[in-house]
Amino acid sequence: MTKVLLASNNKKKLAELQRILAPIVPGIEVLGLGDVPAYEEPAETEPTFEGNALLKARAALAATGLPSIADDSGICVDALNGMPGVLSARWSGPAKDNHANNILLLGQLEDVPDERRGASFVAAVAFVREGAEDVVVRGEMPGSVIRELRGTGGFGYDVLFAAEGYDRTTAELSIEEKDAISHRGKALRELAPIVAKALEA
Ligand SMILES: O=P(O)(O)OP(=O)(O)OP(=O)(O)OC[C@H]1O[C@@H](n2cnc3c(O)ncnc32)[C@H](O)[C@@H]1O
Ligand SMILES: [Mg+2]
Repeated sequence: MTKVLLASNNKKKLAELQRILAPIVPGIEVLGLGDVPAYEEPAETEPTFEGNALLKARAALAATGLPSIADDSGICVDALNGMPGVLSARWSGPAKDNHANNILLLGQLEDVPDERRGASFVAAVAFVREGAEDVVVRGEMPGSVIRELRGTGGFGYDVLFAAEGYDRTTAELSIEEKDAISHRGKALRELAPIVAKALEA
């Protein structure tokens, strides 16, 4: 088994990364930040998901020497010109309060009619290790922002987002349903063969 560090401080995101990746990369032993000595997390200062994912993955590699994977993700709302985007976690302020973020976003979109409530979840996932080029992939899940908060699954903005073709929010899907269509699922399924190959070498 080869150890790979999943460098996220978000427990629910980490659980998704782990449950999607572990079954599709043979021989991988997935570690979380709780399994390695603590190190200072980098500030997410880049303007793109890719940039921030690389920043977090490189910090993990530098601190631990382990092959490392990091995810930077968020919701991009058409009517807000792509925001909250990379600011999704802190949309209502530095406290990273999910419920406050959701209430703020719903309020901002109150006067936006149904036909203009399009949005996408986006995830960039970076994989870095010593002696090889950094890799970063992106997955997207198109859909729309509904007008209320619904569901108890998932995390973050899942309670107000319905994926294209679904009446239920992504917080009302089973984990299998969410992983099959999610931004994170798509990115990780693209990354998996690259990680598998790196672990063989
Ligand atoms: O940076 P790490 O430590 O990984 O954890 P984080 O929660 O700060 O993660 P991000 O910086 O990538 O911020 C992403 C935010 O976007 C939202 N988000 C991302 N993926 C999501 C998903 O699948 N469902 C709902 N919200 C999501 C959620 O609010 C996250 O806090
Ligand atoms: Mg973050």
